[in-house]
Order: sequence, then structure tokens, then C-alpha cells
Amino acid sequence: MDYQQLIDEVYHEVKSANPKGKVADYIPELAKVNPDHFGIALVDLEGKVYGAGDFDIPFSIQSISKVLTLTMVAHVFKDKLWSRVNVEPSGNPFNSIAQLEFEKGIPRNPFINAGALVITDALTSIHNDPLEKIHGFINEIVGRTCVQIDESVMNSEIAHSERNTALAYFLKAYGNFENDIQDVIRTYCGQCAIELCCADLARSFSFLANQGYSIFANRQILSPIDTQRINALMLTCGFYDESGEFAFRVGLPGKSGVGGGIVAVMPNKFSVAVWSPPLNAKGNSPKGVKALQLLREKLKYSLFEERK
Ligand SMILES: NC(=O)CC[C@H](N)C(=O)O
Repeated sequence: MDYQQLIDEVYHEVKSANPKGKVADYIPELAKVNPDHFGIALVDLEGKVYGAGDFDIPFSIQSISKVLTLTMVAHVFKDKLWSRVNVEPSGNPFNSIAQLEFEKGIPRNPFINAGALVITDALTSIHNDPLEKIHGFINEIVGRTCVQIDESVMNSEIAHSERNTALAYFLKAYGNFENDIQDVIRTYCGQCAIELCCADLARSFSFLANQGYSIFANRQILSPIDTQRINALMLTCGFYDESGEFAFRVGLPGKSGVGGGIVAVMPNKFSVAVWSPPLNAKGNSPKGVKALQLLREKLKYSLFEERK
């Protein structure tokens, strides 16, 4: 399969279909991004990068960071972590407060905001400077020092963090939060404000396509079973209340963020990242979803069947 030809075709077909969305503005600083950016990068298991469009321009990874923080604590906490966070799709918006109360402070999964706050809290319990650790980890799995934080996005999100802070207080009220709430919110906003380009994002997720081994870090990041679990979570929960739709249309484990990025993996084949800032009502990028759907349809194999 000629991956460069594949993503060039996808890029041009999506550009001409031009599905519409609206740039997120509930974090005011995010609304300033140029909505016309569009890029795709695919990384094969030898580490070769194939790019189209704005694949080398950094953007705010937002909720995509939740997969990487989960990776950082998964092996430390083993099964104990899963008593603090469930593994079911939420079917609700990513920042729902009602669901957290209804379920007595145990978030539905680690990719909605409440679950991600528990993960960042767990990370804060084991590291003095968790944000530094997150940077170091991402640089390691990308294979170069590339992580930067958009301070204005971070400060904008901290200044508008009422909902996330409310979620953290709910968690604390149910005894599911160990650290200082403002410290954890700061780290959480910092991890969401990390900027990566599509190429580096796809490189950072390569270990999830490779049974937990990162060819960029030259080490096993997760065991094969934990890798399979994180991929299962991405497949069932990676797109908030549109996770079923994404599995139906694309059928790959993936994660979206309100910066307009989506990253997905085809186990044992490649990782791929797409970026287009406008979002649909569920907080996912319509161009990104379309691109991944077309890409999947053009392949002769899927997650569920090998090439004949
Ligand atoms: N869906 C997202 O990307 C949400 C992340 C965003 N930083 C928030 O907490 O609201």
C-alpha cells in the first residue's frame, strides 16, 4: 500500500467535500485559530512519516492528552485504577456534571473530563511536577524534544475552568480525589494546552499500534494487554457521545480533542493524525472524521479482518 498516495487522495477528497463545523469558543483563546487549517500525517511501524497539508503545524491537542496521561498511570496502578474510573461509554457530553453525581463520583471512563481529572489526580499523587513529567514522556515517545505549551490557551482555560473545577469538587466529595483541586486543574489545563503537529502526534501514538513498544523511545511503554485495553477504550469511548458513530463509520481506536485534532491507530500497521479546527455539536472535527472514514474505506483491510 502506497501510504503517501493514500493520504494525498484522502486530503483532496475531504477538501472538496468540505464538511462544515464551528471552532470551539468555550475556551476563548481556542477560537482564534485559523479554521482553514487541515493536515494529515500517517506513521508506519518503521517510523516513516507520510504527510499532507498542514501536517507539520502544531495545534492544541486538548483531550487527546488524556490517552497519554492514562498511559503514564496505567502500569503504576494496575487494577486499582479501575476502581476509581469505569470503562463504559458515557453517551453524554464530555463535561457532564449530572452523570458524575448520578454515578456517585466514579466517572464513566477516563476520556470524559471527570475521568481525566481522576487520572491527572493520580499522576499528581506520584510525581512532584506532573506537567514536567507529561512533557518528558511525550518528548520521549515522539523521539525528539517537540512539546510546547500554548500559555495563552492554558491561561484561558484556567480562567474558564468553572465546570472542570465543579467536577473536581464532586469527585472530592465522593472521596475520589487526593490532591489540591487547583493544582490538579492547573496541570490538567496545561496538558490540554500542549501543542503538537499531526506528524508528532501520530509518532507519539505509534506504540499503541505496535503492541505497546515505541520505536521512537526504543522501549516497551505498555504491556501488550494494557495496550489492548487502551485501544478498546479509545474504540468505545474516544469520541464522547459520538463514539458509536465513529466506530460505525471508521472502526478504529482513536481520540479526538476540541482543538480539532483526531488520532487513530490501526494495530500492527500504523498510527494516523488529522487536524481541522471546526467541530460538530459533539466536539469532534467533521473533516477529521471524514478523512479517517475515507482512509479506512480505501484500505483493503480493517480492524476486524486481515487482507485476503
Ligand atoms: N473535549 C476536549 O478536548 C475537552 C478538553 C478541554 N480542555 C476541556 O476540559 O474542556
